[in-house]
Amino acid sequence: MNKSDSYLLVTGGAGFIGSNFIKYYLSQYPHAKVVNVDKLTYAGSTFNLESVADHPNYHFVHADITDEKAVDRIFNDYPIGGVINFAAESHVDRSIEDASSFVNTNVMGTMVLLQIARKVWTEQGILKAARFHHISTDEVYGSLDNDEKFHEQTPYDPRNPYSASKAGANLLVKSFGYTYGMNIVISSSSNNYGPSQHEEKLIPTIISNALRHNPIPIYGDGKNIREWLYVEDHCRALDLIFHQGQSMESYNIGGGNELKNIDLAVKICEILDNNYPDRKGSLNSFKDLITYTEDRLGHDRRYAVDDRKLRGAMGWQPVVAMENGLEETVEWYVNQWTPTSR
Ligand SMILES: Cc1cn([C@H]2C[C@H](O)[C@@H](COP(=O)(O)OP(=O)(O)O[C@H]3O[C@H](CO)[C@@H](O)[C@H](O)[C@H]3O)O2)c(=O)[nH]c1=O
Repeated sequence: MNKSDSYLLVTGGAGFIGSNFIKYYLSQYPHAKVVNVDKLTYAGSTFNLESVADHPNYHFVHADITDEKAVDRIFNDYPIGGVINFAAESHVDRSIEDASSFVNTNVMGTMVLLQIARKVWTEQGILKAARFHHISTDEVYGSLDNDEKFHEQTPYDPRNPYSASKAGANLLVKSFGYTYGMNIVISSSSNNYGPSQHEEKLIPTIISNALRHNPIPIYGDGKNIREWLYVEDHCRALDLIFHQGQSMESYNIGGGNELKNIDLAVKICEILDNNYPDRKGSLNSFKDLITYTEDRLGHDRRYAVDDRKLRGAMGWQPVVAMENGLEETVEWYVNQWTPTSR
């Protein structure tokens, strides 16, 4: 297969990170060909991809990655030369309510992709050349209660059903590298943020609740720490890892912005207070809406990644300062987000 004729199969491309990646990728490589397979769950929307919908090299397939026939058909219909597997159930709170869809999509779906990619790429004689890039999370490493960071050798210690399903998928992906010599790579990023993220995640929850003048729920004591990464910085890292990452290696990706949840909520409220005073109505400050609520079960205390491997090998570093990224994100929700738009 001529490389320029081949398609990149992006799974879960209608989700937050996947859709940002497709837009980034097509802007960087205007001649690249992309097939996006997405189940369009509550968390995905083709609305996220309006700007590329008519791109001649972009194709959308509405299907579930756990559906073997559908995945097989995609590999038959398109000359797939690489896979980036974003498709996942991703919200920790939902996984605590019910783990089944997490195991199904994140583990079984990954298995279906691996098996079909292996079969087709073996038949085509490109098994070692075709890349399978699996998108993972820093949550697989567990929770930090000191000031250290997770590095790529940190043993997996997932603490909730979501992260357990992601750790399981990572192990399965690696096993296909060891067993069949597949050209796999895994990336594990810290918390992403940016325009068009689903309302269920912390930053959109803060902004959307503030704009509706609803209480802003902060779990527990609000001192849990997350490391924030602007989604476009993540996409640039993924592009590098997909093209330059060593087979069988894992790469951490962090934004370097560690914040306690409560401090993040205050920061966002201050942006709203300063930039959108007309949205305050009778409120003194959006901060008045911050409300401590019952803690998440098994709430991981802190995530932070050591990503020197990626920075050293590929010269990546985040370019969007958190202040700017947050302002842009808030602006997007103020101007473009409507509760019915997804
Ligand atoms: C939704 C919500 C969350 N929280 C807290 C829980 C966490 O400490 C923090 C961030 O919560 P979430 O936005 O749900 O994200 P978190 O659990 O860290 O997981 C995210 O980040 C992970 C990467 O670290 C991804 O793998 C997950 O898919 C993604 O959902 O904010 C609140 O205090 N109030 C809330 O309403």
